[in-house]
Amino acid sequence: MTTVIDGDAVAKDLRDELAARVETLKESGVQPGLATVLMSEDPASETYVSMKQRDCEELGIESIHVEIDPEKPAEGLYGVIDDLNADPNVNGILVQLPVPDHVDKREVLRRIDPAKDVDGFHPENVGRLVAGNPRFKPCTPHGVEYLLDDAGVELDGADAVIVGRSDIVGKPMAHLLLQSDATVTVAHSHTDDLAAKTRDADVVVAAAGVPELVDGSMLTEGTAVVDVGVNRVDADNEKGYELVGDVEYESAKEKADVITPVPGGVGPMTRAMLLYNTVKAASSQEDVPVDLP
Ligand SMILES: Nc1nc2c(c(=O)[nH]1)N[C@@H](CN(C=O)c1ccc(C(=O)N[C@@H](CCC(=O)O)C(=O)O)cc1)CN2
Repeated sequence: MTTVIDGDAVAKDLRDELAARVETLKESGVQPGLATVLMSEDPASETYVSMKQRDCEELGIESIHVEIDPEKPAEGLYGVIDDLNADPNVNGILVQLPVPDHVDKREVLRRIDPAKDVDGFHPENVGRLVAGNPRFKPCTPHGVEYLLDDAGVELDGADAVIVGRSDIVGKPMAHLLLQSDATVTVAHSHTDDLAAKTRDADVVVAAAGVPELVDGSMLTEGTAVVDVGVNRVDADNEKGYELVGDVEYESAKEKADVITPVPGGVGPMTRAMLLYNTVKAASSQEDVPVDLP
């Protein structure tokens, strides 16, 4: 019997736990604040940012939102980051990715104060993660780790294959799985015979951004399958699109022991982990300890 992980439910339970920590902070006079910065007209990015703002409101976290015209020079974004770094009401800063091509993404990530870098993408925070001493775990890999743990998936000694080597998911995911004593393979677009690798895996994390790249024929019975992809594909419905993962769900479910759906799998956990990191940032900046789950 395949277990379908309910990411919405796990994320809700985590948000409830975080709400109690926000209360603790407020009782100590600390109002946590998260700044989201959007320099894009990409509809998916707009959706994610507004969901993040709504999540903050529900938890009692102050949400500060800045929108920058994507046609404007990069300096405008750099200036906004400098201002948010200096703002004592802002504990966490998130610049929604991707940024326009004329903006130097590395400069954006480097410019955010590492203590407010709730995405965990600043080079200092990347270094800390790789060294096994993370300040902020990047939200999506952290969400995947949490879901696997919640579902009781044993990582110690497991063969894990990550499909995709992005800075946001694939690379940090590899380090988190290594730190859980899994044997990790990171496959990517140049990998020869991907199916041979995924068929040998106990855990597959699909994060390539390619709709339905991994199907049931590429899996062995009993695999834990985590689908990080959230691809919008054209559909004849009101929205004009539907969300499809990087895993071909129906055939993969036939083989998987546990599997995450899209939507309602990893996506809600990505957002919950942003709240987690924001609570952690506020707690450490204001020196009010809270016990995080
Ligand atoms: N600064 C960042 N930018 C981006 C990140 C990130 O972690 N930090 N990750 C991705 C996308 N992402 C976060 O912004 C994200 C993806 C998916 C979801 C989500 O809730 N998905 C829902 C469906 C939502 C919908 O209806 O479209 C689900 O899967 O159930 C949230 C955040 C890129 N950029």
